[in-house]
Amino acid sequence: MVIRGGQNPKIKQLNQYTEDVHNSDARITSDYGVRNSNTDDWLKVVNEDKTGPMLLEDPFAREKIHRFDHERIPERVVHARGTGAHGTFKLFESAEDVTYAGVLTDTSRETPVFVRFSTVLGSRGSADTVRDVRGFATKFYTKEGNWDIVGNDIPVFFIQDAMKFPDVIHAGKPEPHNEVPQAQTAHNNFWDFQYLHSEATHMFMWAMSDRGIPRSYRMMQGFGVNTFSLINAKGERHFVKFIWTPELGVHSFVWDEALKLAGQDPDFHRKDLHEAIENGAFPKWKFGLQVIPEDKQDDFDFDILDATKVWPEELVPIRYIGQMELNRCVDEFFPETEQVAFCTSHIVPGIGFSDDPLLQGRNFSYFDTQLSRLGINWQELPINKPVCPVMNHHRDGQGRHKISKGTVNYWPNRFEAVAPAKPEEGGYVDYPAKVAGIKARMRSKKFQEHFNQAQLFYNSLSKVEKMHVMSALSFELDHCEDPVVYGRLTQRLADIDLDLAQTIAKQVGAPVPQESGRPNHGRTAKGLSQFDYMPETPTILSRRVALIIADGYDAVAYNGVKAALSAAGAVPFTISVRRSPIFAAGEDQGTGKGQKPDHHLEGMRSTMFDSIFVPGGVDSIATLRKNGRALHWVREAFGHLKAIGATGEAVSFVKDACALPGLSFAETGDVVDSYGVVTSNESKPESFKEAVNLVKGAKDFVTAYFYAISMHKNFDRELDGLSSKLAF
Ligand code: HEM
Repeated sequence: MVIRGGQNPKIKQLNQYTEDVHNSDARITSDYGVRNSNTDDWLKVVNEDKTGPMLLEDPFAREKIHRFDHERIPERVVHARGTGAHGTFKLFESAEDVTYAGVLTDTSRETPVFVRFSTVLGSRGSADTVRDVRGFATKFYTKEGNWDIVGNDIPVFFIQDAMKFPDVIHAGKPEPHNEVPQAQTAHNNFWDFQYLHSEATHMFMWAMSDRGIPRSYRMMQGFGVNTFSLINAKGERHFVKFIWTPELGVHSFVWDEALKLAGQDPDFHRKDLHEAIENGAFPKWKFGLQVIPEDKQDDFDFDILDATKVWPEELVPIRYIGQMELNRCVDEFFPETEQVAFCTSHIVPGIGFSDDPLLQGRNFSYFDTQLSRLGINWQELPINKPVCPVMNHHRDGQGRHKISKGTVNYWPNRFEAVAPAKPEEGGYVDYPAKVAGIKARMRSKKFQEHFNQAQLFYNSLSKVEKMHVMSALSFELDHCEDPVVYGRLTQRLADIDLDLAQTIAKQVGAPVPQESGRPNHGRTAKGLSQFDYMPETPTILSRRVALIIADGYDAVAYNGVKAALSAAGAVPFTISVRRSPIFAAGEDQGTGKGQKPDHHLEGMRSTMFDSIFVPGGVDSIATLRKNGRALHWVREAFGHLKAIGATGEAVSFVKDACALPGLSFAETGDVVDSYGVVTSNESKPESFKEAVNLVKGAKDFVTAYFYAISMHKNFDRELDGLSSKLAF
């Protein structure tokens, strides 16, 4: 197992609480430390012939049952389903012009972090791959205290005012009368809410885009969403948004893949994060700031405190200043991932809040909810404990760990014990912001414009992304039975784009809008389409590739591609008709060792892999041709737009499996890449050299095939209508 970060101060601190159950000659004891000789039989009145009553006096039995009875704590009221990992954050550029926060200015530091990714609506046991917003919450254990960025993978939010949060969540969660559906937005109440709150329009367009179904937590952006502020040493204030951008690019599933995975492998994202870290493919994100000086805060046609708006990059460029790497899995899920608790109100000197009305409510809500989930001393739990000293006059409460020695627990005291920190000692200084106004329950003017950026987002998507938004809306509204709900919502879509509204209305059987609520302004912005975030260098790092073989497979092609995949950092899996050894062409089944597959074709599905490769071999292909599941693997991978590689006899197998006009296949030794189906008839050791740089149009099979994998999906199949012709 790869474990990095031995010098990481947070890991060192956690190690004090960690016991290794495997490397220990310890014996079972009760929780009060007495060695226990029998954990299986309750003390009872019994003899060889007759069983009498159990005795309540048995402290071991009672303790075991009590502990079990109280194992569960309330799941998070939102974002209940998630997974987490440890890592480090490092700056490559100081942001001292805008802040004096050590974590954002000291380029020599490595700050420990813990990140928890999540879905929003589903309960703790729900599936990972559902369509939903993803949480991206980061706890920085800085030298000046914990700083939490509690963000999402979508840069805007459904509502502007925190008081609306219970409503939006109630509407999205399972409906109250029957607790259905689980972890889905595809139901009447969700879409009823969306229509009745026009401020939600921008965000629901993001949620219906590919951002709602990420391929991996490692392949999505993170956004602090709310507007915070930064204060520099000169005492100047800037408003700021925080952004994470993944090194591997931003990639998503196609919907059919996500739907199937929710049943086939509901833990897909959890396992994906774990697998990458264990394999040493540590996920990385660049950390960026968008800053607006205080005196420019009114210069925009949107309010910079409105969380339903992005700050378009053309107006406020992103400045990337640091990098985060996740490099260590948790040792135990409950005390780390389940008990980690984030608060937007956790900021450090040099960072401040803003008057963003969503943020201010969040600052109240998170601390409050931790009280019911974990109790008042939740910040003493190892995962939440800061790595810097914590000292104050707070006392007592359930689960208190710390013992404060001394005779006073208040300030001021006659000993001047534990005094407030002066600014020069690092004491937090509030920015003296001017505040004036009248008390009222209302929203200022700019908060009332709700459609400009929904249009901006939709216009900025590529053609294929727009197609996906249309399919997503068609799916979701098809699940709404109430004509009022889907009728109104299609009407709302006309406020974004008439063509979009008309297409959806026809599809879902709603009255077709004849006029747009307001004409589409036609503007676009960069950084909204996820195609703007392909990795800087094409890579197949951490991609899961299935190599499908049967007895008589071509060992040259199989071994060559497998070795090249591993060399490029991908994760090859051998899949066959059975999990006992498979023999290559020419290998003696009596004396040969064979190749033990990782899985058989029925145990896994193509959905769990990024690509499939089928090597040739007369007998192997003859077997696969007769196997409907093998054919389904190929067709499904094609339908899900994944790169497919085939050599030798496998070329015609793939050709027949897809049986689509418009696809071309290798007939000679040439390498043919047709819609990401990469084929070659040649199988000599030199045909399978490792790929060095992944470039388009490469002449050798491995480079051409790996380049196709690195593109993540072949969207031309969809644009040219090939994938929709195939049953899979
Ligand atoms: C900008 C909008 C918001 C974002 C980006 C956001 C993000 C998140 C994330 C990532 C989590 C999961 C934290 C974890 O992994 O443990 C979370 C949990 C939660 N959020 Fe939000 N949220 C937003 C708005 C709100 C609002 C407006 C409220 C309430 C007024 C709220 C209340 C909560 C609560 C109560 C939890 C559960 C926390 C826990 O039990 O640990 N959120 N949110």
